[in-house]
Amino acid sequence: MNQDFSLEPLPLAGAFRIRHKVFADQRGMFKRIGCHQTLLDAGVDAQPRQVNCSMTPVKGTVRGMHYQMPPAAEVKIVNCFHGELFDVLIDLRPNSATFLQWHGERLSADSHTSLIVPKGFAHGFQALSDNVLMMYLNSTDYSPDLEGGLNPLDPTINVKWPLPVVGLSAKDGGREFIDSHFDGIPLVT
Ligand SMILES: Cc1cn([C@H]2C[C@H](O)[C@@H](COP(=O)(O)OP(=O)(O)O[C@H]3O[C@H](C)C(=O)[C@H](O)[C@H]3O)O2)c(=O)[nH]c1=O
Repeated sequence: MNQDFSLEPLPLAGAFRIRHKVFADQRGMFKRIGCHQTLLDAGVDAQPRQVNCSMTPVKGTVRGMHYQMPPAAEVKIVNCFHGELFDVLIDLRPNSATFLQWHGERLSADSHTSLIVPKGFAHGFQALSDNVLMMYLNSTDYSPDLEGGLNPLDPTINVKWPLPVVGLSAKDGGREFIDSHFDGIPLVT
């Protein structure tokens, strides 16, 4: 078991929390952000094709809930490097026992935890402080033509955001709520 970069399963199968061991000394701290072999050993096939970051200056802002359709469905590994956020993943795998269920947890610069969001999930977060810096690794290239999303306020999903939601983009806030015909993200191997 790699103690420098260890994975803990989340309640939604295939999703994990990563715990990063912190090496602190008088100069500050060091920690490993990625470890391909540890991911492979846990069955997570995710080599970063693209690395993104976002800065969200206003507390309460929500970005999400985003996903890409096959063949651009992606694994995301999300890190918070400044401030604190509430990170949310929604299971959109049609045959999953937890279809349309969500999991959320706090990430911060000091939690030294990050999350693995598998293919077939929507992802988003709420800034719980000002100036939240999010960095994430994507396993596929950005494919806007294959991008999908859910409205963060969708009552069917009913995410319990810790703060009143502010600052939605037109794209995110304009998403129609899903109905009984919504069939998630078809996963092709
Ligand atoms: C993701 C992405 C976006 N863009 C462009 C598209 C827009 O003009 C602009 C902002 O994109 P977006 O509104 O999707 O950014 P966020 O709302 O922060 O969404 C991101 O953060 C949430 C939490 C996610 O999980 C998504 O993966 C990611 O899209 O950057 C690119 O040019 N390349 C990219 O890879």
